[in-house]
Amino acid sequence: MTRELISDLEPLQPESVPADFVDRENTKTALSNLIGPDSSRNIHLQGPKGTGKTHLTLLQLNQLDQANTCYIDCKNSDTQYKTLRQILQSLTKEPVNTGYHTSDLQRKIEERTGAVHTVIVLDEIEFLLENDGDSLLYFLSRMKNQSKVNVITISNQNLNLQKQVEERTFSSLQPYPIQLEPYTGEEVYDILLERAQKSLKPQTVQKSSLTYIASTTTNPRLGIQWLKTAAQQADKIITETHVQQVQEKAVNEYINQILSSFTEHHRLLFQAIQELAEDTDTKIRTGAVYKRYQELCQSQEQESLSNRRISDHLKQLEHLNLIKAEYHYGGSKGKTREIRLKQPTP
Ligand SMILES: Nc1ncnc2c1ncn2[C@@H]1O[C@H](COP(=O)(O)OP(=O)(O)OP(=O)(O)O)[C@@H](O)[C@H]1O
Repeated sequence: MTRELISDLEPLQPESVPADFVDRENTKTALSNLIGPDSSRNIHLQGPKGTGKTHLTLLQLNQLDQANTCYIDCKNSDTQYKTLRQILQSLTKEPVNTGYHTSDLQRKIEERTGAVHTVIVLDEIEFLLENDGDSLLYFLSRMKNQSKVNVITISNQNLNLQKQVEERTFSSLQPYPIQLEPYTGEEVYDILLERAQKSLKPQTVQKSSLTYIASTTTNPRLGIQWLKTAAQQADKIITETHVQQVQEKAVNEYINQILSSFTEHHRLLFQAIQELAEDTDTKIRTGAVYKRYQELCQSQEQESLSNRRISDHLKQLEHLNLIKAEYHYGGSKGKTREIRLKQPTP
């Protein structure tokens, strides 16, 4: 692996929030009007993967002077209790031990949100809503100092928040909806060009290579990863052929990065689905997935998880947009699920 082409790796890292966003002016304006001490609006931000939901929100938080900000990634904080602890930790900037009762955490958060405006972001809210996220949202939307709080929920395209939470929660949360559309090829190109200019040495990337990436994926997160993989592999200049040659590697690295905050069992389960998908064009039955997953566990001398846990893991892979599941109700086996691998492109 060479990094001779890269002058600054940072703009190619997935967590790097750009100072300047390409386009998205309307969203930026909406967020800056709705978030901050002059507003108590809650917001629900929704859109396909990579449309800038997280980074646009973080950019807005960075611009707030006098506010407490709590950013929670619900992939890791997927219960009310874990999230309340995270929120309190952000507010106090001190570790919060696990000895507290839920109501203690709620009371302490209410006390802390009285003096200074507070913005609470719940990213990838679908993970929390698999558990007791509804109770958390209900609490946050009814806090004593609600007029000094913005709650921002972020979800992928497939979630219907209104249907996922109880009526009373939705009506007290009343989130202002912001929908982000997928980027066009030109927009992805502009985003990639900006990253290339900031991270690569001059004259090390051909325009046609960026065009190829931008015409293959509408997801800049994958596009940026692809550019990084190509830059790490190329010797002198990144050409279109080069980009084509590293496509599979870049997609794998993108998937590994998505799965990096999950367990070995998520990875084995996903591997099982990938292997089964190689053998068939049709949908895969859950029974076959369990079987292949158990074989993989055995080959790695790992104890496999129960079907119940694996079912939860499958739901999480679905939320990550790595697989698509179709549910069938009724029949002799009750509810059954059929799975397809989702292509990360476009
Ligand atoms: N308009 C833009 N200008 C510059 N960079 C962008 C823009 N939109 C997205 N990006 C970059 O694309 C990547 C994906 O953005 P982000 O994580 O904010 O998307 P997301 O919608 O939250 O995706 P996910 O659902 O996968 O979490 C990040 O590296 C981000 O900096």
